[in-house]
Amino acid sequence: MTANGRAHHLHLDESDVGGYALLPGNPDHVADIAALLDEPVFVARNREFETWRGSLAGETVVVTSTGVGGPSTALAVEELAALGVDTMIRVGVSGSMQPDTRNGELAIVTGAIRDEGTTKQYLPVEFPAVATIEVVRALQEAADAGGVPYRCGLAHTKDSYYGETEPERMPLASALVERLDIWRRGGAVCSEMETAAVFIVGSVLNVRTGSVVMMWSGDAVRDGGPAPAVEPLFATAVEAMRHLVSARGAAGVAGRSVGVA
Ligand SMILES: O=P(O)(O)O[C@H]1O[C@H](CO)[C@@H](O)[C@H]1O
Ligand SMILES: O=c1cc[nH]c(=O)[nH]1
Repeated sequence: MTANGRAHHLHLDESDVGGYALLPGNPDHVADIAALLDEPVFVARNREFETWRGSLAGETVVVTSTGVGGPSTALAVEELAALGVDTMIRVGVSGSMQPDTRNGELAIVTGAIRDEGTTKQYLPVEFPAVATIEVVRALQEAADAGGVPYRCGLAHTKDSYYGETEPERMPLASALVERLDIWRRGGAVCSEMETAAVFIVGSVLNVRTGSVVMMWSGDAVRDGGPAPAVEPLFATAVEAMRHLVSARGAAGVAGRSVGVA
């Protein structure tokens, strides 16, 4: 935190947030996700971190972009948790790892392969990066209710986008191709760049976490095919958060008050 109580990178203070955050990687996705909340307002932007705030069922929900990869994602999770957010869902786009994936199918991520560097500075690699079960359930319920196709499973989280999408081009080609094949044969469903950091930093800071990503089929990424529409992804994440807000309210757990201007 800075001396004036604002988070160093996110440029937010406690009055800006509540208990819930949706975390796209892409700053260009923030306003579109926030538009699905009640009374969305722009709050702050610094570096790759843009934040909007709104509400769901009367509780404050923020949408904050994490930027690409583990380092910026870890500090977004750290600073939001320090301000009081205890439930976070990553909302992103990924490649698919399995050949039968339909372009635009969602992956509801249950755990992440930690093929990146950031989380190793938190916990040894034997420690699993896993989602919180009630967040997974809320995402499943939201996708079922919206009729959005999805599968549940493991994400491969990496540091190099081109190391995954064009491994043959790298001096390390044979090792990269072999490792991607190992993750695929082990059943990983998607490959992206932030989920492991959300899950591991969330574990350390006692934050409930989940992750939902829209999968491009592998060919679409390599051939420059069209990106799948992101609206079903955004709607699923927002509806899942609404379930989580409502479930906590029904359980009588004190929520944070709405601070929408
Ligand atoms: O759509 P976002 O959330 O940015 O996610 C994916 O897109 C970026 C790579 O193009 C990486 O951040 C990857 O994880
Ligand atoms: O293949 C892909 C597509 C989107 N994002 C990734 O990280 N990988």
